[in-house]
Amino acid sequence: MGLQTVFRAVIMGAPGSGKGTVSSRIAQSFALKHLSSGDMLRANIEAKTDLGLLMKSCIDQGQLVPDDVISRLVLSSLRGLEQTSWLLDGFPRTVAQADALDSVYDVDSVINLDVPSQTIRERLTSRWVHLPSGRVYNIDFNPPKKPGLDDVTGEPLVQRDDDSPETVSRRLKDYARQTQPVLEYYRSKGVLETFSGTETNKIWPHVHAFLTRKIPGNQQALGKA
Ligand SMILES: Nc1nc2c(ncn2[C@@H]2O[C@H](COP(=O)(O)OP(=O)(O)O)[C@@H](O)[C@H]2O)c(=O)[nH]1
Ligand SMILES: Nc1ncnc2c1ncn2[C@@H]1O[C@H](COP(=O)(O)OP(=O)(O)O)[C@@H](O)[C@H]1O
Repeated sequence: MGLQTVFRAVIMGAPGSGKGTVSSRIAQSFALKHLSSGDMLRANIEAKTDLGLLMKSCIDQGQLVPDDVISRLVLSSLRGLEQTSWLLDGFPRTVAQADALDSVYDVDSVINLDVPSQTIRERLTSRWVHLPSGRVYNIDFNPPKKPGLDDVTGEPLVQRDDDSPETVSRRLKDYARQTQPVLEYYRSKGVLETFSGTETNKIWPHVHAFLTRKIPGNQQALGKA
């Protein structure tokens, strides 16, 4: 048996750019483990852990949680995954977080979803989520089979407290100020790949083709767009 090669990727993009949607397609098509910092935080809030209780108001207001808190949470979930290919969604969001990740792992590719703010504003007001699983729906784009209910479990869907129009504006501003420098960070390392557009279905085939080229042979078994 040859040495198995591991592939480590990050997906970036403004809130609502389609990171979760594209990540679940990537996880289905390629053998990558999807890790979402937002899902981890919401799971902590749901479970009422100390961390969840402490971070809830910050998240509801659309503010980033402190770098040390999120870095500890995400890096601990990556512990033990040295031999696993993964896709990180929502982390890093600041240069300090990118440095924290860099001290543990080299990232092979960063997929940057570049979607206009106006498109994002429209999407987020019609986003519905199943909190326990992180499954995400949209009234126009991918509605649930039964209105208001998760397709898999039949449990109720909710709108996120941070998807109100005012909070979305704040998150978009913070993205430009705090997260765009992370794109420069990865561009300078030569691993940034940007995909621009207003529709996930048009962006996805390009992401799929890119990963099919990038991911070492043994990971491609399931690769079909
Ligand atoms: N109308 C429309 N909605 C989309 C498209 N792609 C994703 N969405 C929806 O937009 C919202 C934000 O997408 P999501 O993947 O959650 O973005 P994230 O915040 O970057 O993880 C969700 O409600 C998606 O279902 C698209 O091409 N068109
Ligand atoms: N890497 C991170 N650093 C700081 N805060 C984070 C991070 N990831 C998630 N959060 C917090 O969780 C919220 C939701 O994140 P996420 O689910 O990735 O949503 P979106 O991509 O739609 O903004 C963020 O607005 C922020 O409060």
